Amino acid sequence: MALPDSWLSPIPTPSHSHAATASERQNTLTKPPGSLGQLEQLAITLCGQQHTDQPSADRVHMAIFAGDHGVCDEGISAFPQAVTAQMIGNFAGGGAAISVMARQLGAALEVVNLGTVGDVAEGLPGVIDARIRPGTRNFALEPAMTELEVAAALQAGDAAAERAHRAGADLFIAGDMGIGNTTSASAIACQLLGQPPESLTGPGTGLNAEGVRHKAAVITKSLARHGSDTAPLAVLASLGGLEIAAITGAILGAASRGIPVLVDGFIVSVAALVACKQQPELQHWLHFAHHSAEPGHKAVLQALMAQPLLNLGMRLGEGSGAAVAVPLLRAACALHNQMASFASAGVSDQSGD
Ligand SMILES: O=C(O)c1ccc[n+]([C@@H]2O[C@H](COP(=O)([O-])O)[C@@H](O)[C@H]2O)c1
Ligand SMILES: Cc1cc2nc[nH]c2cc1C
Repeated sequence: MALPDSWLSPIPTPSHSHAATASERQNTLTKPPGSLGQLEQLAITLCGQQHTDQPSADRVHMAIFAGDHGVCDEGISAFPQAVTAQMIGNFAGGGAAISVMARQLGAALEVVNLGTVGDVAEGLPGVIDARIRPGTRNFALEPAMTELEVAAALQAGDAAAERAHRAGADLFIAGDMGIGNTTSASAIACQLLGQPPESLTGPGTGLNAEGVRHKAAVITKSLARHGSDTAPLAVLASLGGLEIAAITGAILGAASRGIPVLVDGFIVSVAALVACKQQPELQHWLHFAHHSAEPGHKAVLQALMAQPLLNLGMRLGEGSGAAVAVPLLRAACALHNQMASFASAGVSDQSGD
């Protein structure tokens, strides 16, 4: 299985001229310059990314990537692995948090099944069968995936970005579902940021303090087995998850097709970190929705120089934090597109005219 083009081909840069025009427009609108704070830069950045003077976050494409984790054998999650497959059913049935939010936003929602331990019924609506294996191997004992399996997961992510492109999406959101994936994401973050597991390991779905200590010890053991290689493909193969690799491929695929990405919480941010390590230009395509309650997220956000829009104590995954931030992007676009200028409204500007 070959790597997707977006893994090696340069990521395009957003349009400087559209961003410059948008920046000038922001200063003509009937408000003190800068008074809409981050919403101003949001609209300016979207104009550059979308090559337009009229940015939009109307057409949102959400893809939830699901997969199981062999490292669950080490007792690192508060929930059983069976939940991953069961939640795929819940996404399809419309009862998950992200299902509700997708309906509320009028967003397209698809679920990409990379492989679970539990059975998933055939032909569920909106579920794409991209099964590679029934969960990763236990990376405390052996590499989680082969590089061929990583390539297949990256391709599955890229395929979701291609569907978003074909659907004319203004914005791409990746979500994750995988019991045990905070252990994988924490291990990857430790490896890439050179930080100790004690500082990046947290409760995930709800471990107590003793559980978090045990989880950090499992990560320490796994990192020792992995060694010092920080190459993105090697890190994904050694410590990754099927869904984390797929999200990495999806984010790169969206940016390479000119679609801005709204990054969700801890898991998706770690996938973004891997993707930025492979393609540093990717950073110009990322918006960060929220600061997850998972403690490791802070260091990952800092490494990505991210300024997340929200901090609501959320730690669900599924793309839910990104979904909650979509109305902010829509507000930024509406303000940019519809506000009157000082001249058109006859309001005195700073020069006193
Ligand atoms: O993305 C986050 O910020 C986040 C933080 C904590 C937990 N999660 C979700 O919880 C699951 C992983 O938790 P755990 O404890 O099983 O590793 C997985 O399905 C994630 O979507 C997600
Ligand atoms: C119920 C449940 C829903 C989730 N959604 C994302 N991660 C999850 C973990 C659990 C346990």
